[in-house]
Amino acid sequence: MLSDILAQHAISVTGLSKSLHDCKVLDDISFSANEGEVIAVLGHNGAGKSTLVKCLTGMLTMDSGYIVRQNQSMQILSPLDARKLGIEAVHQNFGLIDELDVVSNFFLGRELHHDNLILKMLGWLDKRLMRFLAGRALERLGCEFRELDRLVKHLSAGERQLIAVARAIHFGAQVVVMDEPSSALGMSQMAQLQEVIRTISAQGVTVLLVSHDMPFIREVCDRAMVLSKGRLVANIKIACTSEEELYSYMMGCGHIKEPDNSLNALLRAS
Ligand SMILES: Nc1ncnc2c1ncn2[C@@H]1O[C@H](COP(=O)(O)OP(=O)(O)OP(=O)(O)O)[C@@H](O)[C@H]1O
Repeated sequence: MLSDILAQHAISVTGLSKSLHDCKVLDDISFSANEGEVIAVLGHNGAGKSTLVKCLTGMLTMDSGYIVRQNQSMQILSPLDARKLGIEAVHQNFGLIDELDVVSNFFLGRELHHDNLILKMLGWLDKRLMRFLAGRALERLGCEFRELDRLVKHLSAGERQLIAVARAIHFGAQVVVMDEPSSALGMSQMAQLQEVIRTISAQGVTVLLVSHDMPFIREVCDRAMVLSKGRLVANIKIACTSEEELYSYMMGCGHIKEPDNSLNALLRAS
């Protein structure tokens, strides 16, 4: 049954299309991802990668298609919908506020108030608990982060990214969508990011990773999905392909590879 197959995956996307100003930017995109799978989303400039990310994370409303997660089939109409489904984005700017410290950024918009009724009514935050939880979440990514009181404007790009990822995981993300995560990082920070991605993947979190960085992709990703002119032209295991082949898909050449044959066949038949 189609519904059974879709429900086996951490996330399935079927028939996602999106037009912007009468231009079809995403055309009937269908794919699925397993728990803990790390998937690269590749494509030349204008292929539709950012639009896909925005549709999956509720920043744009898809015109048609639906998402299946946790046996729920729905359209994502807002970032809140995405969040409820356990889908969180880590954007290039990491969604942090420079003038706030690490803990405040970690709980931005989701601050914890004191249990004590009077303190709660006075609007007091439980800063000790927030600090403990933020520190623990960062530790669980394998990062000892001693400077939780520092303003994030004083932190490196790598440290800022860690905060964004730890925050997403702490608040229940099971699918993390990362937009060009390696673009602003030096070599050592890149190695740390690879470790973090491996750590969350081992915890069962699915990672969708938009990137142009082929060595990085080959290092951390299990699979690559290639978009060309808004269509998904390849969906292939990294171990079964080469950089040349991936580039040829990006150029719009080559055959479509479909590891999810059963899913795609059923989708076509349904
Ligand atoms: N607001 C918009 N209105 C009209 N067209 C848009 C809009 N945003 C993007 N597009 C078009 O949609 C297509 C896909 O854009 P998108 O940003 O998703 O591609 P991309 O693969 O992320 O490219 P890049 O790697 O350059 O970020 C492009 O042709 C772009 O010009």
